[in-house]
Amino acid sequence: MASISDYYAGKSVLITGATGFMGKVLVEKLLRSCPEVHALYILVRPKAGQSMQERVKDMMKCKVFDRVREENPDFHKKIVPISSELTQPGLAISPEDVEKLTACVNIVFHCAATIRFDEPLKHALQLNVIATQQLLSLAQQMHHLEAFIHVSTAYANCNRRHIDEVIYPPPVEPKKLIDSLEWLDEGIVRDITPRLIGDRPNTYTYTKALAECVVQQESTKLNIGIIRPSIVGASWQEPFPGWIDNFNGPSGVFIAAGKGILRTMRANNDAVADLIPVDVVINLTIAAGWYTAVHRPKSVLVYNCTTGGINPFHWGEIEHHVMSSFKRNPLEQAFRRPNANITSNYLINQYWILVSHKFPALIYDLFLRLSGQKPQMMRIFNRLHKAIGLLEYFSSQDWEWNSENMSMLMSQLTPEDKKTFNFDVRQLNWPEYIENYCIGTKKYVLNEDMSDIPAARQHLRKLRNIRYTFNTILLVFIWRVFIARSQMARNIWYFVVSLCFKFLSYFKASSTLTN
Ligand SMILES: CCCCCCCCCCCCCCCC(=O)SCCNC(=O)CCNC(=O)[C@H](O)C(C)(C)COP(=O)(O)OP(=O)(O)OC[C@H]1O[C@@H](n2cnc3c(N)ncnc32)[C@H](O)[C@@H]1OP(=O)(O)O
Ligand SMILES: NC(=O)C1=CN([C@@H]2O[C@H](COP(=O)(O)OP(=O)(O)OC[C@H]3O[C@@H](n4cnc5c(N)ncnc54)[C@H](OP(=O)(O)O)[C@@H]3O)[C@@H](O)[C@H]2O)C=CC1
Repeated sequence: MASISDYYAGKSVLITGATGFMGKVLVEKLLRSCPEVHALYILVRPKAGQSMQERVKDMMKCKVFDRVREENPDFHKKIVPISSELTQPGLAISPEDVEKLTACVNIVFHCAATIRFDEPLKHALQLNVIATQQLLSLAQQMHHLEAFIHVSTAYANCNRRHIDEVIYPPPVEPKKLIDSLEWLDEGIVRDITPRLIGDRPNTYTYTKALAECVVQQESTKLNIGIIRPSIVGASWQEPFPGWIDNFNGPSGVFIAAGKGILRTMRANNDAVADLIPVDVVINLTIAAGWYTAVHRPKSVLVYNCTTGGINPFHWGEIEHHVMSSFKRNPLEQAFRRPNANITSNYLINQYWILVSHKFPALIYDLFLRLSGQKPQMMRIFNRLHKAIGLLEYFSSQDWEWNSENMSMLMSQLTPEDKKTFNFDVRQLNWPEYIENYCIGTKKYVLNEDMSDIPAARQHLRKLRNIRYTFNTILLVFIWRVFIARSQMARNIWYFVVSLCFKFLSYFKASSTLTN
């Protein structure tokens, strides 16, 4: 049987969401590991005052393409940008481009979506569901289509505890919802959104579940595969360890903790942190494209692309490794020394928010005001609280995903393909991965220089000295104001101090005995 790269040789591939986090890794991997691929058609919209061409030119300068650029400086010649706005009728693709695509595309990878948790329902529906429907219609017109791969999320059915590799009945018939939301105004839709999404936490997971249903409705006419990644994190091995380019999911949390801003968050120490490296997801996606085209399974194959059932790691362990990694490789200009703790207790979390977030922010803003600058810390904390409030649902619970199709697919690969398109997460060494992830946020998200690490360490030492000085002043203040003035407070103070001494000498004595 043809190897994966042999299969892609001479093929034309259509990719949506190529400018996004996962899309870029997909484009890079196809160009590097399937060098004979004929062309990659990517649907791109103009954005933020930049034309489609300017955006693609910028995208190709991205660091993620450094390796393929080195191996083949002309790699960009295989990328064919097609102007498209997915929220528009007919995806706003020109008739000439439609003709071109229907004549030559062999495989479609649909990655585009809005992944914002606070997206208004109408927009999330437009992009995640209606655009998927339109892309499927376009795919049906393609004369040589061999596979359609839809990227969903492992959390599409997060209202269930155990999730199999099947498409579950949708919360509502997508067509009915699309028809009714069409004539309702934004305000009404906003009001009824919580009722509609029911036991799902946001419009993202809700619309991704509806999209799966739309995909299934077309499954008799097309060869379809669905990839369901869990929490996609920085790359594990390819194109190089630790590549990441955004604040989504845990990355923003890691950065906020590394900068010493985030000190507390609600998460369950013992719950599985189902992170999956982006290169693993992309390798599986490419392999699923090959398998769907070559084997033409009778029904849609769903791949739960997760780590929890195979190589579990927990939020408590993540916290430990993130903190120690940022102490070894500090971020520049940290607000405080990195020291974040997670807790599943609501009240304890609220207490630390008050003491470790709001109080220091208030003092810092006061300092900024007094020195004639604009206060900013409280604003930053409000945004941070909004972001972590949206993530807590996922860090406080456990899910169980069945990932048999992932194992089945692995067993179908040749030994060579198993290495080139590695998605065997049993080999993942978590501490090493988290270390590279944290360094990746520093290098690729914050664009900080690794040569500045000694200065960043020096800055942390300065912050530690400030803390010691502050604590000493606070202690002296408490002593002078509250304790030194009253005989009873002094007695209680001496009692507590002597108790501490007794405990200390007891522990010292017992540890000498056991040694
Ligand atoms: C040590 C501790 C260990 C424990 C650690 C537990 C981690 C527990 C993770 C669970 C993770 C589950 C993940 C589920 C699995 C998926 O499905 S993963 C994909 C899911 N999607 C996301 O993660 C997107 C979530 N983000 C959002 O919905 C929106 O960005 C938010 C959070 C509502 C913020 O919206 P907004 O206030 O309008 O801000 P937005 O325009 O997005 O961004 C404004 C600025 O803030 C930055 N920013 C955005 N998000 C963040 C952030 N989180 N932090 C900092 N800055 C950010 C942006 O880059 C942007 O910068 P500028 O361009 O202005 O310079
Ligand atoms: N990141 C994660 O942790 C996870 C992601 N997923 C899924 O993986 C897929 C990719 O996610 P990810 O790469 O992280 O997301 P990104 O937000 O990084 O990328 C989204 C892509 O969709 C494109 N897009 C959005 N709106 C439009 C539009 N109106 N018209 C044309 N293109 C549009 C974006 O283009 P533009 O650059 O123009 O905005 C971008 O290329 C999604 O389907 C997501 O649901 C699943 C599980 C976890």
